[in-house]
Amino acid sequence: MSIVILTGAGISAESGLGTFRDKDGLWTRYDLEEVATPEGFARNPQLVVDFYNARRANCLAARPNAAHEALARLEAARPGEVVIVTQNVDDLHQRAGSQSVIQMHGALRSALCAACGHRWPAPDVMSLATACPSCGAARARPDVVWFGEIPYHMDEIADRVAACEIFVAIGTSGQVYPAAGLAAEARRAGAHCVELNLEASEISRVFHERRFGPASQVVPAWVE
Ligand SMILES: CC(C)NC(=O)[C@H](Cc1c[nH]c2ccccc12)NC(=O)[C@H](CCCC/N=C(/NCCC(=O)O)S[C@H]1O[C@H](COP(=O)(O)OP(=O)(O)OC[C@H]2O[C@@H](n3cnc4c(N)ncnc43)[C@H](O)[C@@H]2O)[C@@H](O)[C@H]1O)NC(=O)OCc1ccccc1
Repeated sequence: MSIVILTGAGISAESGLGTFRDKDGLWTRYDLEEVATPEGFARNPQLVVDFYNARRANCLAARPNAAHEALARLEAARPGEVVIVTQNVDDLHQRAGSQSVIQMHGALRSALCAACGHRWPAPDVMSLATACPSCGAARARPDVVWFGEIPYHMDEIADRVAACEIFVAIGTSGQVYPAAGLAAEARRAGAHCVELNLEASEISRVFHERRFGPASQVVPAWVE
């Protein structure tokens, strides 16, 4: 039985990490074009570095919740059958004990050299002077996928989605592509599709089954 679990910001909401589009979401406080696009970084790199330093500090202070822990238990109970494909740049899945995690939009705790492409563990506080340990260039950027950039690991994700028997989406509004298109791809491939979310999302019609409520409650209940 192969299970693909797509997660979004909603699974980390109860760990204190704000979502993007909810009433007090990040995109109500920051301009997405300024802080999450390559153009924004070119225009004002300090603003972007500060934005991700603040999110990294929140992430470091946060702890996995019952939803993250339930998914780690599911993977342990079904070795090799479960993969988490997350849009989240936090590391709460890994800290909960999940091994098979694909971060399709990157990771807050990783730095990327815009000059040579080298990746290394991000310092807790990145600065524009942070030098690449490989080429020495001071062209470090957060290792996250910005709007207009191609998400990471798309080939592996497409293979896993095409082969899965169960596809579950947790805590995502289904508004950002290509992530939001994965459920329909899984359904086309014959998977049983389940949505676990606080409320209906943009892609709810795609699912065979929907359970609404806080992730910390509906995810453990679905796993048990
Ligand atoms: C805004 C949107 C319309 N724009 C896009 O989708 C764009 C453009 C686009 C491409 N294709 C399209 C097709 C149609 C329209 C537009 C496009 N996409 C791109 O630019 C992508 C790149 C997108 C990635 C951008 N980077 C992020 N993050 C990293 C940085 C960072 O984090 O700062 S996106 C970022 O926002 C997205 C937020 O969505 P969610 O996680 O769902 O969060 P949201 O707040 O929206 O919703 C939270 C949900 O949780 C629920 N909830 C809340 N609390 C709880 C709770 N307690 N329990 C349970 N659920 C809860 C809520 O009810 C809600 O439903 C996540 O993906 C997150 O990673 N790149 C690309 O397309 O490249 C080309 C390409 C692609 C493929 C192959 C070849 C070429």
